Amino acid sequence: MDKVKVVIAGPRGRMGREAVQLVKRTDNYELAAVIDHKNGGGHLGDFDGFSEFGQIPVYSDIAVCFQEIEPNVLIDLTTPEVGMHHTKTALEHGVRPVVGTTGFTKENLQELEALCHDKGLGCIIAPNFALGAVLMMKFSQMAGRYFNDVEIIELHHDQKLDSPSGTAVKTAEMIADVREQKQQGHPNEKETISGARGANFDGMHIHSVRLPGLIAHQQVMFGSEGQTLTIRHDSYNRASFMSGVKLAVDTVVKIDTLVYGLENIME
Ligand SMILES: NC(=O)C1=CN([C@@H]2O[C@H](COP(=O)(O)OP(=O)(O)OC[C@H]3O[C@@H](n4cnc5c(N)ncnc54)[C@H](O)[C@@H]3O)[C@@H](O)[C@H]2O)C=CC1
Ligand SMILES: O=C(O)C1=N[C@H](C(=O)O)C[C@H](O)C1
Repeated sequence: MDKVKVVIAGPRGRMGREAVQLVKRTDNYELAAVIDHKNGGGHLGDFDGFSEFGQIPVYSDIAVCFQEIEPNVLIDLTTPEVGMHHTKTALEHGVRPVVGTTGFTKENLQELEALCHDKGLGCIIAPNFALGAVLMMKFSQMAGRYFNDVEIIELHHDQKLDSPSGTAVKTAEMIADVREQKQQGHPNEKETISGARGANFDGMHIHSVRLPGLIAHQQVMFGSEGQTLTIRHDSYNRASFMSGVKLAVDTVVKIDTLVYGLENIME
């Protein structure tokens, strides 16, 4: 393949804008089109801050986009509901998805895994593209073998739609794979204000903080007799996610199954 022909869904968003720049500066990628539900029929160059992108077409209908453009890869950075529809439509049209959009359910993942299998196509769903965040999840999983008591605190900007974050859910899943199951806290503990103990995942607790000024942060705290261990990652800008997006695009064109989490493709 000469150049990887890429379509980006959500180009005007916080992540989409960064991804557009990533594709532009990567020699063997070509930004073939973008998907934007509000501006179909126009050109990317018409959007505020995108004049350098001139005549790159904007589609509202993703199926029409795939039929006319025939891209290799879709990068989806939209919303949970839309992201699932985009990912399925991509696979149905022979396009390999790289999905940063969070909020996919277990059932969504199972459905997509089956579709990848049927079509013989790769798809990468990455709850977090920041390589440091992936390491934070892996280190947390290592710690989960030795500490049964864990509280996950994820902290994000206040425009985030889903909670807990995709990263927190994936972290909890990875820890649950190795942790001896335990219902944490006092057996008789009572919340005097509902939600005080956060979400309960397999007996672990997840707390979601939303504040202006934050970008994307997570702290995983482990405790046992006389000690605590805290593992923390901070993304201070959205450029922090782009090396992971590039790794996913470079990998997805070579695989024919669904991969959930960058830890599965990081060497
Ligand atoms: N995997 C990762 O490393 C990261 C994932 N995310 C996730 O990526 C997603 C996007 O995040 P942000 O860029 O912060 O959100 P955002 O709200 O800035 O951008 C979302 C974009 O989706 C677009 N959109 C909504 N409906 C659409 C549709 N029907 N068709 C096409 N575009 C549509 C909106 O116009 C908007 O531009 C979220 O799910 C977020 O959780 C965010 C940061 C990192
Ligand atoms: O919405 C965000 O901003 C982020 N979403 C992802 C998540 O839900 O984990 C990744 C990162 O935390 C930023």
